[in-house]
Amino acid sequence: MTARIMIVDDEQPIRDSLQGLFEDENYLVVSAASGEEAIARLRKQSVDCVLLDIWMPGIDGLETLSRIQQVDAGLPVIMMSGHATIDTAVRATRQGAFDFVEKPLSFDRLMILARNAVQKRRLEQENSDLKQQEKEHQSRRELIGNSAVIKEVKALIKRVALSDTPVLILGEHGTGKAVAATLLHEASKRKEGPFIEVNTASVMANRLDSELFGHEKGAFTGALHSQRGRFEAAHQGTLFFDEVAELSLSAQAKILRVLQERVVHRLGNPAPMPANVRLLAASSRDLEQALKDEQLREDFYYRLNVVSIRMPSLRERIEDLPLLVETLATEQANELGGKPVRFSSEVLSQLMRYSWPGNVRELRNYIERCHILMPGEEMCSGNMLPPDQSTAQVMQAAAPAKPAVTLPGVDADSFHEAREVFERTFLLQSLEKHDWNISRTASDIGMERSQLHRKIKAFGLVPPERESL
Ligand SMILES: Nc1ncnc2c1ncn2[C@@H]1O[C@H](COP(=O)(O)OP(=O)(O)OP(=O)(O)O)[C@@H](O)[C@H]1O
Repeated sequence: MTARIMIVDDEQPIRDSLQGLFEDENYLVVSAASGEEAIARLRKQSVDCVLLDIWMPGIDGLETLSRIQQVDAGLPVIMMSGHATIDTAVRATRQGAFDFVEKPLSFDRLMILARNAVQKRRLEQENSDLKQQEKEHQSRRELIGNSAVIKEVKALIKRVALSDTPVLILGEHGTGKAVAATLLHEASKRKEGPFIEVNTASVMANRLDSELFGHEKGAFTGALHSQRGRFEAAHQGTLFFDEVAELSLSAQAKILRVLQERVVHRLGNPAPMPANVRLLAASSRDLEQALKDEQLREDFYYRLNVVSIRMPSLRERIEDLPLLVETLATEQANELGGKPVRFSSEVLSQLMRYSWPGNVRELRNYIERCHILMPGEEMCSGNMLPPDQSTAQVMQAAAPAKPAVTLPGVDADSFHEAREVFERTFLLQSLEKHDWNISRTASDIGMERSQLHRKIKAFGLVPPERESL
């Protein structure tokens, strides 16, 4: 991944020479002439490391450091100090700066420090991604349900898991396609090998080749290290393409070739690397239509579609809802703390009448909202939270005599949007209440620190600029 570095120095000649130097080493460089400018930029774009001058007009390096830590707590900052500010540089490292370099700068030392800082940042990010993935995998251990349709799916998974053929998993969003892919891998002969997932919709098109096939150091601007791609990572295991119809036609052709040859070529290296993978693919789109629209290559489609599994919508197996509700409520309680919400039989009947367009994911989100708002309580028809937030508004409007409950998100168009607005506002309020102290906020709202960090990142929450800072 391209490494981005920010250079903060009020002296233009220093900024320019550092910029040239880092660009020669394949970094992408962002520069700022003051602490204020640096903070403003960091609120808009993320970088992997900051080089920060100590002595600057306006807010000085130390002050800038503490503001940077509020915007992005884990961002490594290397302080640049003159002789007169060496004490301050030492103080800065106590305050959490990654390290410091003295001026006149030794470029070799600077390069080594920057490389280490970027590496540390990457490792921390990978670590938190892995934890997140592990959590997702935990939630993918089983397909909950005893309905005839879901039993058929489970039986089909068992039958096809042992063969090495590709499997195409189809179904609406949130029906458990990724769960099915995980189960296929775990029941396969490759279960001791890796399970690697590629969400094609979230990988930027210009990065896809490097993501899939890997690259060598210097293969393109920003390629600081050699990196293996997902095919290599999945060698002897399973490679799962989520939203496979989003792949470009050229990517489809390249993938077909890898499947046939069982080797990949990293960008910038003609040597073949082994890539013996079993391919699983999922899509929520109508693939026959994608074929007709020429967004899918026929040969690719037929290669994928050796066996297909169709995940039923929650509407088609609504009798599974009570079991899902109970299991998910217990999961939420285990994850967020507190006792599970209990649901009366009238509430369960009402929930079974709702259409659940977002399927089990929507149900999971609903249960999470219930857990946040009514932990450990029993929900009955009198205090029931509606599954669709827009219904909540209608209910409030129709019942003016009741105490006004103002949930944020009243302008949202969908349940998902409303939930996001609600969560965002709730977290912002709680963070503000605790002056952005993550530990105190997390303990106050009963959330794990790591989960709060993830939510802050996911929502792009940043502390407001404070006059006194
Ligand atoms: N039958 C099920 N049993 C248990 N959990 C399920 C089931 N179906 C879905 N889920 C849960 O719902 C959420 C969404 O599931 P998953 O990501 O597998 O859906 P998907 O069909 O791949 O969605 P998308 O098309 O949006 O990628 C996950 O949290 C998953 O654990």
